[in-house]
Amino acid sequence: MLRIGTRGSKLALYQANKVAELLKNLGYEVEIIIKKTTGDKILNKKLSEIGIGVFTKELDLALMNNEIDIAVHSFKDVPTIWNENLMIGAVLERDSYYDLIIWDKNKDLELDKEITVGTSSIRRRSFLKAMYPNVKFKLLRGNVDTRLKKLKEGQYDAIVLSEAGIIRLNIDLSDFNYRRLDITPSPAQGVIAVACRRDDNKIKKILERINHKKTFLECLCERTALNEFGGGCSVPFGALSIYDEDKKILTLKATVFLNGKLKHASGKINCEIDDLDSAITLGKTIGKRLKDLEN
Ligand SMILES: NCc1[nH]cc(CCC(=O)O)c1CC(=O)O
Repeated sequence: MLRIGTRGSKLALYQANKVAELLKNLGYEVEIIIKKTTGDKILNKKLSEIGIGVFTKELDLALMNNEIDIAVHSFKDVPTIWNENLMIGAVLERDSYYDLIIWDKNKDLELDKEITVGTSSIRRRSFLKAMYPNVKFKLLRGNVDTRLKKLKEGQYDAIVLSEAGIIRLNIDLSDFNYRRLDITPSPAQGVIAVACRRDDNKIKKILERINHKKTFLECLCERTALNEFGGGCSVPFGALSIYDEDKKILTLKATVFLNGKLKHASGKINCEIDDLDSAITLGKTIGKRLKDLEN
């Protein structure tokens, strides 16, 4: 029996069930175990204010105490500097990496005006502010349903959510207007990650069988860039890496908000799909280039 740990939100349960299905298809028996995390308990603060690993901490402990064998996370919620006893054993193929801006069906989106946008993400706030200086921001936390309800009630003129979350929850947006935002996503946005104990060779072998190599390479590159730049979820940092399997080229674009402006750096490297060293090299190069701009 494989014990799968997850948070209890609808999105988290969908993600855990998706991993469970893949494992069941390989012939394993699975059990889902729900844990509440700090990020689920504190809803009146920005994530950047609560701390690092707020969505993983309780599941990390459960893994280390051998209460569960694997933990399923949204990869973008896993800190780059995380826990030396744990590792990401597999990622699933990336869904959409886009952020959506969603607003009232009967209104126009006037981003050049002083409208109020609901988002608590420092990246979304900074990147939008750089493009639309008049926009005001208001705290928005809670699960996806709650956020849409608050928009409907008129607490915000618009809100920002990840398209992956909307797709996974099968949410019908026909009551709203929405479009994709042209901002660099969070590192590993749209990716489901499966964590395990670093010394658990049996589970590691199993997870290798469900790992999506292209997504793993891209996420490693994006997360290395963030780690090199420093700061985690409290810095306005975005990164998007794409591996072209035909041409065998890995590209990376990273963006930071610095002194009121957006700064971009990008690069590419020729490599095989399992060449993790090359992904790290590219991530470090681009992360460092952005960091040097600060000084
Ligand atoms: N921090 C919250 C969070 N973590 C992962 C997702 C959605 C799935 C994903 O984008 O990977 C969300 C919701 C959102 O950003 O709208």
